Amino acid sequence: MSPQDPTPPDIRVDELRTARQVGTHRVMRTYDPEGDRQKVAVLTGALPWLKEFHGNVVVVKYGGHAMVDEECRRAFADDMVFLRTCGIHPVVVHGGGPQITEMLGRLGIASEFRGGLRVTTPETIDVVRMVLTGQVTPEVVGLINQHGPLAVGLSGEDGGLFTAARTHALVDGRPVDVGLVGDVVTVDPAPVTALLEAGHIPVVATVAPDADGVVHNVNADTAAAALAVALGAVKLVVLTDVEGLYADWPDRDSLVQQIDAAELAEILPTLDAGMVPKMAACLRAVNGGVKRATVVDGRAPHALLLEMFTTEGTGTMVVPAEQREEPAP
Ligand SMILES: Nc1ncnc2c1ncn2[C@@H]1O[C@H](COP(=O)(O)OP(=O)(O)O)[C@@H](O)[C@H]1O
Ligand SMILES: CC(=O)N[C@@H](CCC(=O)OP(=O)(O)O)C(=O)O
Repeated sequence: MSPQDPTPPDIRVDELRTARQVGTHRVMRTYDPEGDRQKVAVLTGALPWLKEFHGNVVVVKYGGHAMVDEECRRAFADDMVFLRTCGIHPVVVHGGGPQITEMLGRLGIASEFRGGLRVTTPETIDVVRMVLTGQVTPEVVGLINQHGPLAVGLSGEDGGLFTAARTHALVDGRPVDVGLVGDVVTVDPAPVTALLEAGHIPVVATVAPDADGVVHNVNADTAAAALAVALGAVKLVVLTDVEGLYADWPDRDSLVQQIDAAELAEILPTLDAGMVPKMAACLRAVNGGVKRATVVDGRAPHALLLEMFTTEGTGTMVVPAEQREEPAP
């Protein structure tokens, strides 16, 4: 734009009325009191939440289905850096179910899930480990590190972070064997806290050895909950590919905004597929002392910010049994 041109192409029509040229400067006043009020309300409304989360750990489970869209991937990275810049300590636990399924397909291996958990053979676990630690972790680290050298990847096998024990899936409330699938039985948070203390954003892949060193496939929701509890996180946010928990699944007419731990424990055996490990993880987190666990739609860019910094929030929030209505901080 030349200094003589009073109508640069980026000026909106309502701004044209008040944009004027003073010497070589363009002086502009956008007369939009309502818009300004709304912006200020958003910023000041975030203050209690910034205070609540400042200096605390927030575990963000980044589901494989929430990674597929480019805009959402960028928004996710922005949000992690936003949290860290606000003095919050985000810890990312990533999934990668669709990415594992894709790689297994390329290798001619069929995927089977029971109760939301992958049936994992000795052949499958090699692919799970390769995709999670060799593909998805570096992708997530790379996304965040477009902002600078912040993120560092590690897995449940590193620094004794997790040990796992073989577990089963729950189908209609009954246990079903799914092979080399583990639940997290011990967490040594030291490798993660060391990274946090150094100002990094840890990015965790969820394969873990059992007591004999045999690597197990751990569902990322499950691992995120165990890590949130061990770190004393104030919040667990689970980013997925639905708006939250629907009470009337598969109709999707009634989204549950808030549910307490007691109610959730009651309905857990009735839930379907992917929601079983997810809601079980939220329950585990809240029962383990995490104040809130929320399932949020990772397909909506910046839904995490909306959830964390507005009183209305978004998605489905799980709260402790004694705290049905959540007061603002
Ligand atoms: N009651 C429910 N409310 C919402 N989603 C449900 C429900 N029951 C089953 N689902 C399914 O769970 C899926 C989320 O789990 P999953 O596919 O494992 O996600 P992620 O890859 O993020 O871990 C949803 O896409 C949906 O198809
Ligand atoms: C045991 C089990 O099911 N493990 C998962 C691990 C990855 C994961 O949890 O990925 P999402 O969060 O994207 O679903 C799997 O193999 O798909």
